[in-house]
Amino acid sequence: MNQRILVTPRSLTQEPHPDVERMREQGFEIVYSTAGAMPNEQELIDLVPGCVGWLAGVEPVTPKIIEAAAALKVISRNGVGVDNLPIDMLRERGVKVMIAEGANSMGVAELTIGLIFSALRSIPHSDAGIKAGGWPRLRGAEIHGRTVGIIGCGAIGREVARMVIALGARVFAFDPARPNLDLPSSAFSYAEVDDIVAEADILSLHCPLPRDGSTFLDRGRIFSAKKGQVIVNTARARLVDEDALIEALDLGQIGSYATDVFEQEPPVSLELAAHGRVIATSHIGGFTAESVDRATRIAADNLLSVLSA
Ligand SMILES: NC(=O)C1=CN([C@@H]2O[C@H](COP(=O)(O)OP(=O)(O)OC[C@H]3O[C@@H](n4cnc5c(N)ncnc54)[C@H](O)[C@@H]3O)[C@@H](O)[C@H]2O)C=CC1
Ligand SMILES: O=C(O)C(=O)COP(=O)(O)O
Repeated sequence: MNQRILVTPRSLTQEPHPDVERMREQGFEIVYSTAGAMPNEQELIDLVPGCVGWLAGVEPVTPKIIEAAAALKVISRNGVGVDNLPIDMLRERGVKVMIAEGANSMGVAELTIGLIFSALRSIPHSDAGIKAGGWPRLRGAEIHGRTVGIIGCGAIGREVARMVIALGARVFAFDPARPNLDLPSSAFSYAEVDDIVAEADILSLHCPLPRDGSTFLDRGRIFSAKKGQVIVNTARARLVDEDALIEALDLGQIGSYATDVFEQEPPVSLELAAHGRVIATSHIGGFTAESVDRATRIAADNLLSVLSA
């Protein structure tokens, strides 16, 4: 019997992808989860037994699922975040975890710029208003001359820094690794988180979830933010205290929140997404033709490197 590979990313179950077909041509049997949907725990418990490899998306992978995965040798993400995986349990069981480092960074960086403009110019509000028969005109703000705070200067954060500097913004960034980005010191400098939160007109999150389970933008930080700040989150929902955020949006302390990510996807409650100061997209940062192709090629190569060894 052919060795089985489970394929679950929403972007790959919708339509066949040449790099998944490549694995089939190399003799593996491909098992898909439900097309276009985020697979739930029971579906994965049913599908994973007998699979040696798993090309995984951002679906929550619980210990129960891994207990059912006795044959599993490798999980290969077609993206970068691994916060959905029980990393310690996988390490104990000798299951290798691989990522497609940087593969979707351009897609996410470009969406981030789109969300910044959407918030500064109220583009969704104007569009929805005209479609409803109105002619809403909210005075906007320009990114040129503004201060952008960037949290996390990895593959995505550094692209966003370059892009906003090209648009005439000044960047204050925080990253414990302080990578050298080779950007002009007149436009880019590292700073402490609390100073960035207090001074940024626009705050953009590009770091992983803290491993200790803490909330990066907690109530204290949200209420010490520069008044009217635009927060953009294309990283992970749990970086932000949602209850405190909604209060701060109601009060206008935070001017708008543009997010591509939700605690549960699709969200169970629409309280945040439906808020008048919130712009929401459906985790589409890395969902461009180019980013999906790059990420899937790397993810398939990673799987084959382990399974064909
Ligand atoms: N919306 C979407 O579709 C996507 C979202 N993502 C999210 O974006 C995040 C960043 O992705 P990449 O830039 O590719 O990852 P990366 O690993 O290249 O960069 C992450 C950077 O964050 C830094 N960092 C770690 N802890 C930090 C902290 N507490 N504060 C500030 N910086 C910290 C690291 O030193 C690193 O430079 C991922 O963790 C993932 O959650 C990634 C891809 C697609
Ligand atoms: O790469 C990541 O961490 C992502 O968030 C991308 O998610 P996706 O695989 O495009 O559903």
